[in-house]
Amino acid sequence: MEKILNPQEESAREFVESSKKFKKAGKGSFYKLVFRYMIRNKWWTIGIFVSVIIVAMSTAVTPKIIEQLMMSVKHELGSLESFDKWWGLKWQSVVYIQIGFLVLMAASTYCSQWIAGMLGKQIEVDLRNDITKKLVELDMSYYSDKKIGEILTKVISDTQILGEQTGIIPVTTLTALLTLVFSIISLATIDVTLTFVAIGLFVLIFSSFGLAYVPLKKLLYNLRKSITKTNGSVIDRINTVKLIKASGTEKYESERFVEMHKEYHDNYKKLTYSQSVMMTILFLGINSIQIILIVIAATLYKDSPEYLELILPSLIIAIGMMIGPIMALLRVVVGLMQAATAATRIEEILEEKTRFNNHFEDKQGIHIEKISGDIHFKDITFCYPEKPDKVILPNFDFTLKEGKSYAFVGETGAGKSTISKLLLRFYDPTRGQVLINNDIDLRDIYLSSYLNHVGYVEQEPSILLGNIYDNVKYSRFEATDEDVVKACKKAELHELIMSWPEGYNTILGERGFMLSGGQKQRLVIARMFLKDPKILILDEATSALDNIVEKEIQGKLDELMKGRTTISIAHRLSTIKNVDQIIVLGPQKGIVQIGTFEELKTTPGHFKKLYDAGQSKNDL
Ligand SMILES: Nc1ncnc2c1ncn2[C@@H]1O[C@H](COP(=O)(O)OP(=O)(O)OP(=O)(O)O)[C@@H](O)[C@H]1O
Repeated sequence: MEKILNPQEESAREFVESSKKFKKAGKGSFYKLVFRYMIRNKWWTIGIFVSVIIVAMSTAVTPKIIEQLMMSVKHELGSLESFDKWWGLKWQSVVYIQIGFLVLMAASTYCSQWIAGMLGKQIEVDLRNDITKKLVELDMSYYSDKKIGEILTKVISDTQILGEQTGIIPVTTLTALLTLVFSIISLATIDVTLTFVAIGLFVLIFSSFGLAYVPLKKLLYNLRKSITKTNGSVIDRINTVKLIKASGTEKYESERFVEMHKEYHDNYKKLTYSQSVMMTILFLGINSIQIILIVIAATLYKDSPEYLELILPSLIIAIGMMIGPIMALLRVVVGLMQAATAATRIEEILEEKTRFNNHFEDKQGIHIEKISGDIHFKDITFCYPEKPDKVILPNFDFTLKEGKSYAFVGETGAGKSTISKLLLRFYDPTRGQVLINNDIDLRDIYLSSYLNHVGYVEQEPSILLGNIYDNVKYSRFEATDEDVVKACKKAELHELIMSWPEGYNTILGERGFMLSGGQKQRLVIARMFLKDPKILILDEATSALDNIVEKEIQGKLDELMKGRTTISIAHRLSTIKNVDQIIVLGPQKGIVQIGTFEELKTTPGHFKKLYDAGQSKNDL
C-alpha cells in the first residue's frame, strides 16, 4: 500500500523530485534550444554576428585613438620628442578617425539591436508554435495528471522569457566579449604587463560569479515552479467557479490564494537576497579594478613618470571600457539563469514523448477514404498506461457490424467509456487490436483521415470560443454557411439562433456559457449532421439533461443514428431501447451479457438487475 506522507515529508519529496528534474533537464537546455532556433533563422543570426563584431571593434579602438590623440597633441605642443608607437598623424585627423568609428558603431549598434529584437520575437513565436503543436499531438494520458494553468504558464510566460532573453543574451554576450577581447588587445598595444594584471583581476571576478551561478539558478527554478503552481491553481478555480459559487467558498479560496502567494513571495525573497548580495560584492570588486590598476601602474613605472603620464589616460579609458562589458556580462548571467529555467521547463514539454504514432508527422499511415465493413475489437486486454496494474477490459472480443447500433451498459467504472476511447484511439489496447474496414489496425492508419468519419458526442459538449459557423464547421471545415444553417435546422436550433441579434455570428462564450445544456447538445448534434460520420459514438450524450429535454434530444440522436454504425454508452436504459444489440460490461470482467433490450430485461443477470434496480423503470 502507498505510504501516506505528512506535509513535511511531502514537501521534502517534492523538493528532491524538482532537484532531480532540475539537474536532469537544466544542462545545456538553453544553449541547445537557442542554437536550434538560431540555425532555423540563420540569416538573422549571421546579421547579428556581423553587426556585433563591428560594434565591438569600433568601440575597442577608442583607447588606442586616445593614445594617438595624446601623442599628436604632445607633438604639436612640441613636448613629444620621438615615440615609436606614434602613427605620425595630426590631431585633427585622429579626431576624424574617431568620428568615423563612432558613426560605424552607431550604425552597427542599431542593426544588432533591431535584428536581435526581431530574432527574439521570432524565436518566441517559433517556440509557441512548436509547443502548441506538441500539446495537441500529445496523447490523452499526458493530460491526466497536468493542470491546464501549469501548461499555460509554460506556453505563455516561459516562451516570452526565452524570447526576450534570446534577443538580449547572444547580442550582449557577443558584444561584451568581443569588446573585452578587443579592448584587451588595444590595452596590450599600450602596455603588456598591465594588460596581464587586468586579465588576472577579471578572471578572479568571473570565477567568483561562476561559483554563485548554480545555487542561484536553483532558487530561480523553485521560484518559477511556485508561480506555475499558483497560476495552475488560479486557472483551475476559474474553471470551477460554479462550484465555488454553489459552495459559498469564496472566502476559503481567497485565503488559499494568499497562502499560495506567500510561498511565491518567500521564494522571491530568497532569490532577491542572494542576488543582491552577489551583485553588491561584484559591483564593489569591478569598480575597485580601476584604482587597483592605477596603483599597480604607478608602482611599476614610478621611475618613468613621462611614460606613466602618457599611458595613464588610455589606461583609465581602457579599464572604464572593460567595466561596461563586464557589467553587461553579469547582467547576462542573471538573464541566462532565467532563460535556462524557462528553457528547462519548455524542454520538459518539447521532449515529452507520445505513447503512440498517429502518423501525423511521418504521413506513412494508411489513408482512410471511406469506412466500410465491420469494426472488430480483437482479443483486447486494456489497462490505462497511467495505472498499468489495473486491468479494465480483460479478453474483450467483439464485432460491431456495419450500420448497426450498439449500446454498452454496466455499472459505474465497468469500462464503457473506455470502449469509446479505444475507438477514438485516445489509447491503444495493451494487447490485441482494434480493426476497422474489417482488417485495418487503427495503429496503422493516418489517424485524422479515420477520425474524419467518426462523430463523437459526449456528456459535456465541447463548445469553442467563436461564432456558430466556427463551432459547427469544426467537424467539416470546407462546409458552406448554408450547410451550417441546414444542419442547425435539422438539430432544431435554427429558430433559437435567429432570435439572437447577431444570429449565426453570435460569439459563444469560451465554454458555451451562453447556452443551456440542451442547446449545447443540439449544437453538437448540428455539428454531427454536418459531419455526417459513418461511425457515431454517443458517450452519455443525454445524461446531463432533464427528462423532457432528454427526450427531445434523444429524438434528434435517433435521427442522427440512422444508417451509421452507432455506439451508445448510457446509464439511462430508456435511451437504448431501440438499439440492435446491448453489451453489458462488468467491472474488470469485460463482456458479461449480450442481447436485445427485450431479451435482456427478462433474462436473469446483470442487465435485469440494472433494469430492476429501478433506474430504468422510472424512466420508461
Ligand atoms: N485516464 C485514466 N487513467 C487511469 N484509470 C482510468 C482513467 N480513466 C478511467 N480510468 C478507470 O478505468 C475504469 C473504467 O472507466 P470508464 O470511464 O471506462 O468507466 P465507465 O463504465 O464509463 O464509468 P461511468 O459509467 O462512471 O462513466 C474506472 O475504474 C476508471 O477509474
